[in-house]
Amino acid sequence: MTVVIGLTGGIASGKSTVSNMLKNLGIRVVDADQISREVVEVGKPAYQQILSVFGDEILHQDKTINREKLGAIIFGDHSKREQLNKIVHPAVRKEMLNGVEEEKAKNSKAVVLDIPLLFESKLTHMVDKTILVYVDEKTQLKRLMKRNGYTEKEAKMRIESQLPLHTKKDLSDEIIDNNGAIEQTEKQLHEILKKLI
Ligand SMILES: CC(C)(COP(=O)(O)OP(=O)(O)OC[C@H]1O[C@@H](n2cnc3c(N)ncnc32)[C@H](O)[C@@H]1O)[C@@H](O)C(=O)NCCC(=O)NCCS
Ligand SMILES: Nc1ncnc2c1ncn2[C@@H]1O[C@H](COP(=O)(O)OP(=O)(O)OP(=O)(O)O)[C@@H](O)[C@H]1O
Repeated sequence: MTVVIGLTGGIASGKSTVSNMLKNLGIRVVDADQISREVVEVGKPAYQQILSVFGDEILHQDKTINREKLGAIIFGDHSKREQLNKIVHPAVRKEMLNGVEEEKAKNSKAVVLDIPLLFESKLTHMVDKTILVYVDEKTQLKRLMKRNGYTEKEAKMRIESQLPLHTKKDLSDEIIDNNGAIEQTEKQLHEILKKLI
C-alpha cells in the first residue's frame, strides 16, 4: 500500500528544506507551489482566467505573469486572493492527484504532497497522514524577510494570509520543530518516517 503523506507548514517554515530531505531518501514529492507555477504559464487555461480578472497590468513585457505584482495585490486583499485561489487550485489539485495515482500504480511505499494550504483549502481528504513543519512566529518572520528581502510589513501580510502555525499544530498528525539546526530537523523526520512507512 502506498502511504500518501501531506507535508505542510507556513510560508518559509521549512517545507522545501524537508522536501529535499525526502527526495534524497528516494521518496517522490509532489510540490503544489511548483505545479501552481506550471498551470499559469502562457497559454494554459488558468493564465487566461487570471488575465480576465486581474488585467494585463500584472504581466511582464514578455507576457508571463509578474508574480511579484500579483503577490502584492492578493496578499493584501482577502477577496482578490480567493478569486486567484478559485482559478489556480482546481488545476493544482488535478495534477497532484495524477502524481498520487502514478505512485500507487508503481506500488511505491510512499508519496508526499507538499501543500502549504493543506488545512486552509481543506485538502486533508487527499492524504493518509499529515506532517507539519513548525517554527515559532519570530523565526518564521526572520527567515522570510531574509530569504525574500521583504520588509516586515510585506512578510507579515503573507504570514497573516495563512492559518497560524500554532493552529496547524492541533490539526497535524506529526510535527517537525524546525526552529533549531537542520540536523535536528532531519533527525525528527527520520523518526516520523519510521512510524509512518
Ligand atoms: C501570488 C503568487 C503569484 C506569488 O508568487 P511567488 O512566486 O511570490 O510565491 P510562491 O508561489 O513561490 O509562494 C510562496 C508561498 O506563499 C504562500 N502562498 C502562495 N499562495 C498563497 C495563497 N493564495 N494564500 C496563502 N498563502 C499563499 C505559500 O506558503 C507559498 O509556499 C503565487 O503565490 C500564486 O499564484 N498563488 C496562488 C496559488 C497558490 O495558492 N499557491 C500555493 C499552493 S497551491
Ligand atoms: N533549520 C533551519 N535553520 C536555518 N535556516 C533554515 C532552517 N530551515 C530552513 N531554513 C531557511 O529558511 C528559509 C525558508 O525555508 P524553506 O524555503 O524550506 O521554507 P518553505 O516552507 O518551503 O517556504 P515557502 O512556503 O515560502 O516555499 C530558507 O531560506 C531556508 O534556507
